[in-house]
Amino acid sequence: MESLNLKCRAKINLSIDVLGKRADNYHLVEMIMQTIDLYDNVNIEEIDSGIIIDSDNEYVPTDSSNIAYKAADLIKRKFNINKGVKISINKNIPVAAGLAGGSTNAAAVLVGLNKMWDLKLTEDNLMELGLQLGADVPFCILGGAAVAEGIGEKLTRIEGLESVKILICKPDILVSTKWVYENLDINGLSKRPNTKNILNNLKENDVQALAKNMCNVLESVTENEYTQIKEIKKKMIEHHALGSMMSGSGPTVFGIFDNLDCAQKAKEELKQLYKQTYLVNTYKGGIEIEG
Ligand SMILES: C[C@@](CO)(OP(=O)(O)O)[C@H](O)COP(=O)(O)OP(=O)(O)OC[C@H]1O[C@@H](n2ccc(N)nc2=O)[C@H](O)[C@@H]1O
Ligand SMILES: Nc1ncnc2c1ncn2[C@@H]1O[C@H](COP(=O)(O)OP(=O)(O)O)[C@@H](O)[C@H]1O
Repeated sequence: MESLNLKCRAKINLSIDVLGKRADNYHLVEMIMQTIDLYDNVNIEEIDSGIIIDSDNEYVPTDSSNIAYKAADLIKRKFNINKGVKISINKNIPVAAGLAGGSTNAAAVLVGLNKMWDLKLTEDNLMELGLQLGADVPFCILGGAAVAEGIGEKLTRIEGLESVKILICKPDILVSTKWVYENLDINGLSKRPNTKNILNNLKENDVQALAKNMCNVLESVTENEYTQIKEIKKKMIEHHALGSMMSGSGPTVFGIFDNLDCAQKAKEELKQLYKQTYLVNTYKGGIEIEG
């Protein structure tokens, strides 16, 4: 096999709680993750040697700091593979956005190379390897919806939102995940999610209650630094979003809508201010290998 095309999707967090800190400074979390139908196309082509990264987005590094490069390097070293790969990333997912864009590219490379080089790795094997690259990579391999514990790697699959309309809006600022976690005051949190309640809302398919109960403890850190977050949330609510919140460490804000007209009007207005605005659905699967 010489070439593979994969679709890898973004995620949003329906809740994020931070419970503590590990000795290595990674934070212990309790999160609800949901895949959305906003995807990058990743093409993997076998070449004689080395790893080449190519992307159509100026913010995506093309050297060994690209997490897709690291994924290929990990596989090549672990399985002593002499062949090389050229990885082309066609980016639709906003970069440094809180949408796991890099993590999902890395997940695609692991899944793709497992198939291309017939490595016979199970989903669990792939998720273990993924964790060596980043805390969000295992979820990107699993896809759909899950509760994430530990540093994000202990995953329990759940029934997520079924084809619910999500408006995504990414203001033109770059936010570092590391900076957000470093600036979080774990003992001074004013509001925390009730994860059990939100999971019940999902079980009962009560999207309205879920949208009201959503809470992300990282929001305050990013919101205090950048006024755009509050402004976007306000606009989404004015346009009758059931709820609106920042995803991950931000700065992307998403809104949950039950009315397509309202969602489209909100999109039109926000798109005039923020180019990276997308109306998508929630998605049930993980990495998709195209035929
Ligand atoms: C906040 C979340 C929520 O899903 O997503 P994003 O905003 O990145 O999308 C994740 O916890 C981010 O996961 P991910 O982006 O994969 O993190 P990594 O690359 O492993 O780590 C980036 C930095 O974030 C910090 N970090 C990450 C995860 C975690 N549980 N605790 C941490 O303190 C670490 O300081 C690390 O240096
Ligand atoms: N394949 C990739 N796609 C996007 N960003 C990447 C990639 N590889 C490395 N990066 C770097 O990772 C940083 C975080 O990007 P990203 O994964 O999109 O953020 P987030 O995890 O917040 O969604 C970016 O600033 C970028 O420099």
